[in-house]
Amino acid sequence: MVWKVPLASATRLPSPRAFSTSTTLFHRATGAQIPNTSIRVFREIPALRQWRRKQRLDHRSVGLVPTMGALHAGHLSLIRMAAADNSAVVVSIYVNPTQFGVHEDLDSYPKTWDEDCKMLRNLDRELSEDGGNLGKIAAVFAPTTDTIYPSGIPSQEVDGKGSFVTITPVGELLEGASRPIFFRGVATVCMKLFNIMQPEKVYFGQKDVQQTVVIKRLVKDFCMDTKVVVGATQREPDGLALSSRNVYLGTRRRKMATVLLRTLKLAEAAYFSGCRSRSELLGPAEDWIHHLEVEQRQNKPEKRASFLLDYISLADPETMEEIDEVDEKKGAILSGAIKMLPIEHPNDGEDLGLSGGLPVRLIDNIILQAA
Ligand SMILES: Nc1ncnc2c1ncn2[C@@H]1O[C@H](COP(=O)(O)OP(=O)(O)OP(=O)(O)O)[C@@H](O)[C@H]1O
Ligand SMILES: CC(C)(CO)[C@@H](O)C(=O)[O-]
Ligand code: BAL
Repeated sequence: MVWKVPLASATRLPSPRAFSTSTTLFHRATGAQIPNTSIRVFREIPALRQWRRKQRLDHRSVGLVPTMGALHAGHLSLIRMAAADNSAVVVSIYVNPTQFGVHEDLDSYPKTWDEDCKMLRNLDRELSEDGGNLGKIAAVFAPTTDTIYPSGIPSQEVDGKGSFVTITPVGELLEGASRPIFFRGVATVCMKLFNIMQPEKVYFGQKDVQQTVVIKRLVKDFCMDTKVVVGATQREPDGLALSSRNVYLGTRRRKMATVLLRTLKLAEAAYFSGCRSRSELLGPAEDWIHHLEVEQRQNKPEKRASFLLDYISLADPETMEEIDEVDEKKGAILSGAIKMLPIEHPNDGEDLGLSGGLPVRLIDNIILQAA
């Protein structure tokens, strides 16, 4: 994609100054919290562990929702699920440098701390008023990079050294093939977050389906005492999956961005009509998206929103390995990724998206349910 970032700039979290701004107050006795809420803000492990111990002593369950901030309704739906199930919800906000390749968008990744605090405050009010919940938002964990990587940030190079968790082969496929250090970074930071928080349950979104498979494998293979819960993908009215990176799109590419879901839906429709083989399911869908890809390329520069198809996959739901035939007892995962290319010929005053229209990688998926 874009993106060459010096490691020194990799701390993506609210600076200590943020703790004296209007959205986070620091109280000597109780630590920081989001104003007009009881939501604590932890930046360091000892205070968080102390708080966690108290929850255990009080027999209060903890649900963790890991995020990279720039919150949207997809994140909020996971927090709602966590509040329904747990006495206390912790939302982590940390833009984890080790899951970004050296040319990826770490530096420009949207950071909206003040807005995130407002969203959490409003959601917490809603949760308090809704009697159906077991708990509400108890804390935000917004660590510094020194806290998460006490021996320094490990390398972002594929063959770099460091204390890593790797989950292979699933972490090497699909998203892992296009972003070779991505799942190593995700598994490593999630292992740390789970160790720090020791949550009874952790919540992840279906939008990042391969990530959910990697996390389930992490928990299983490292005998971690937590349950992985997956929440449905939240979408815009036209079907585009909500994603923090959608702010990069701008108006013209935003209209084209639904092409991926429309392609997956063609394959899903074939499944509903009785097709089970890879060629029947993916063939027409791939032809359609390739046709659109070429059509955009041939369109006038002032009109086109070009994209490149990375992959369309039909995979086993437990391993993410490609399959030739859907086993109805297991179901399958249809997934895909496209790269929206920069607008080559912006029109006067055109909204190009955050950071002037960087290339944007979009992913999406549909589960073909087991019969
Ligand atoms: N549309 C969505 N619906 C449900 N969950 C989502 C959605 N988007 C993200 N999530 C989940 O929220 C959690 C945190 O994701 P993250 O902070 O990376 O947001 P994101 O929108 O996925 O960002 P990005 O644009 O970087 O992919 C992940 O478990 C992710 O799957
Ligand atoms: C799980 C996660 C918070 C790890 O950094 C991130 O990959 C995300 O937001 O999906
Ligand atoms: N939502 C997954 C995090 C990432 O793409 O970096």
